[in-house]
Amino acid sequence: MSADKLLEVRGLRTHFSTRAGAVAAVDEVSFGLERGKILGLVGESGSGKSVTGFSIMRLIDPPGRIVAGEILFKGRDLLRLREKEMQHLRGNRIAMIFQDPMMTLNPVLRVDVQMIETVLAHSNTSRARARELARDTLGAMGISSPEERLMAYPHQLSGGMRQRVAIAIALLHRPELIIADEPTTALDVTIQGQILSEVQNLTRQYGTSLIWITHDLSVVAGLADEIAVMYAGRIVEQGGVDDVLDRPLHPYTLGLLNSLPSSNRHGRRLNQIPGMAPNLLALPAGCAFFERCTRRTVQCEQQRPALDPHGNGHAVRCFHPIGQEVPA
Ligand SMILES: Nc1ncnc2c1ncn2[C@@H]1O[C@H](COP(=O)(O)OP(=O)(O)OP(=O)(O)O)[C@@H](O)[C@H]1O
Repeated sequence: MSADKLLEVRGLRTHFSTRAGAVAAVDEVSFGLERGKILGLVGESGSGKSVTGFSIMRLIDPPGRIVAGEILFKGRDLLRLREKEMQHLRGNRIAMIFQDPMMTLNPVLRVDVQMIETVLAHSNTSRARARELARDTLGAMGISSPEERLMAYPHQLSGGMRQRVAIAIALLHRPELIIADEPTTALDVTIQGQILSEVQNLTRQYGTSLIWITHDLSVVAGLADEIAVMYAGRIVEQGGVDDVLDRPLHPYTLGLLNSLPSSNRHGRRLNQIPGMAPNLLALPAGCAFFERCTRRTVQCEQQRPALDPHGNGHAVRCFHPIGQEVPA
């Protein structure tokens, strides 16, 4: 593992047992993340993004189970830690933010109480200093009149404000890794843009690594350094943001790019990828994207493609990547 890698996920497999059989929600997922870098984890609903995030946090409850892989955080495999050690890491070094800020916020406590208690739980500082830190972090998250917000209860804040506070709480103890599971999806586009740029500034400033989970490629376009595209539990393409967005190799990634809202059509979705993601209980023998792919061949129907390197850290799970001729 290279010295600047904060996180290295190798061969992660997380399954859910259901009455109908075992669902491979995450299958053979591998990626690395350097210190201070932002990874955008992208894919349609049900592709395994959240389960990947929760697996890293080791927050998979039965009927789910991590069945294979390594999650190296600063070289230590999180899957081998005792639950107590993991709890310590979760409280101090790794944080998660959710689509619903109320997963983080306590509805019956004022914002200042929640923030001060968070600081005091993680450092030996005074209450006055903790309050100062809380106010400064709210300010850095673009919250005007932070003093007033500190005195509010969560229900007195707007949705965007609640999410800013929840993110500020995650940043308070300066974790080394934040996993953000669609925290801006429910917000309107303007607020989403503001929050993205504040989070980007703060993580750069603090040197925090960030995994940003989203179904929306346009969100990660301006935010991430690296992108991993998931489909049916697997990474189908990964690489630097410019490589993946400017030179997509997987037909699915190209489909996602083509379905982004066009600015001159007032946000109407164009060229949606036809068809639906496959049932994880009945995956085809070959490529999981086979049914929906315009470049499919008999090989794709019969064999599962591996994630092949294409130089510069760009990799694709496809027999006939974009740019190469499809055999007749
Ligand atoms: N508790 C569960 N029981 C059974 N299957 C589950 C459970 N949780 C997740 N799964 C399976 O894992 C798959 C991936 O779920 P996941 O939440 O990671 O998708 P996602 O890409 O984050 O989608 P979304 O954007 O909708 O959250 C689901 O399609 C489902 O089949």
